[in-house]
Amino acid sequence: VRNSLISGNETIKMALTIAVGGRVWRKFFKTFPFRSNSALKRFPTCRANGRLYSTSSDVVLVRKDEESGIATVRMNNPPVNSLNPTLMVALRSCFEELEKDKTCRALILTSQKPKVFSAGLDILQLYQKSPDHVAQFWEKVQDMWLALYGSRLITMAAINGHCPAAGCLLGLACDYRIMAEGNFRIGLNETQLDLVAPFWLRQTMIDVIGYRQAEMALMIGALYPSDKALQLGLVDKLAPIEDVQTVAEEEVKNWLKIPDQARAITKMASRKPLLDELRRRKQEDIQTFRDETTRESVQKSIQQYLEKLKAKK
Ligand SMILES: CCCCCCCC/C=C\C/C=C/C(=O)SCCNC(=O)CCNC(=O)[C@H](O)C(C)(C)COP(=O)(O)OP(=O)(O)OC[C@H]1O[C@@H](n2cnc3c(N)ncnc32)[C@H](O)[C@@H]1OP(=O)(O)O
Repeated sequence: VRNSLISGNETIKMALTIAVGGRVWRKFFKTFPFRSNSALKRFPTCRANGRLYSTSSDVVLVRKDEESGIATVRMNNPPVNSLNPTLMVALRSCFEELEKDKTCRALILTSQKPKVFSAGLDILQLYQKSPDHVAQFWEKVQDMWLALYGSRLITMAAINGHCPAAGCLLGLACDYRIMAEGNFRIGLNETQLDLVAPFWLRQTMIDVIGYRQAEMALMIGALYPSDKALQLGLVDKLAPIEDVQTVAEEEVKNWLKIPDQARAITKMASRKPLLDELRRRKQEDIQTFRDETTRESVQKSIQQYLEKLKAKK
């Protein structure tokens, strides 16, 4: 499924979409439904209205520049932006609100706390929890990813620090990645926790850095320093940590010169097969995650990993 390009029918739909002029975006969204409106109602909203705006829980801070249409989304879940349910729901809600905002053209995803972009999934949420808890947790990961990976917006990750595992998942879901120079690491280190990255995450890694490098990186759970990540194509540009945001804004401004419609349709043409595949296999993916994560041997590995993290101090 993944390797096939968009189908004939979809190509015709897209061509028609382009041809109908004024109604083009309505048709476009019909062809590529990015989100479910009913789902929107269930989550805290975060309106991006030109001033610093925070969600009800303050774990996501959004500032949108009305003139340029660029929104900066800052993860603010100290100490390490671990992705717990609150942060993931707020991120998803934020991505969906920006998606709906017709004046928004781009989003920059970054961390409020320099030196750590995100430490990935909150490991405590995977340890000694009920199968139902783990299943609900994983659905939040999927929904957050679907909203970001399937976004019509220009999405740019301003990776201002460490970016392991699901931090890297967020980065990979964006269109472009700028990372801080220096001793910061990025990668999908799941195997080190005895976890297996799901098919959709593996596929995005393959799409970004190519099959051989992705296969190797995933098997050994590699975390790369930023210069090596640049060399592999895992990130697109490096900048001194204090300049990551500015460089991201400059890069977005270049991208804004491309007409939104053609750029977004092109993006969806390449991403739709994977988005559709996850939507189709969502329940199966949740069950696999639940069953694997709650397995005794995996629980033991997670416990050891947590002990290692604590012992670091
Ligand atoms: C067959 C199919 C099976 C399907 C299974 C699917 C599996 C899922 C696959 C993929 C999805 C992604 C998974 C993940 O994301 S798992 C999380 C992986 N994350 C990591 O390995 C990173 C761990 N953290 C670090 O390495 C460091 O914290 C750091 C480099 C990010 C930052 O270092 P530093 O600034 O020195 O901070 P500390 O290490 O001191 O941490 C501060 C504090 O925070 C706690 N902590 C760190 N990371 C996490 C985390 N991910 N979750 C929860 N808590 C975390 C740390 O323990 C410290 O706590 P304290 O001692 O109480 O202060």
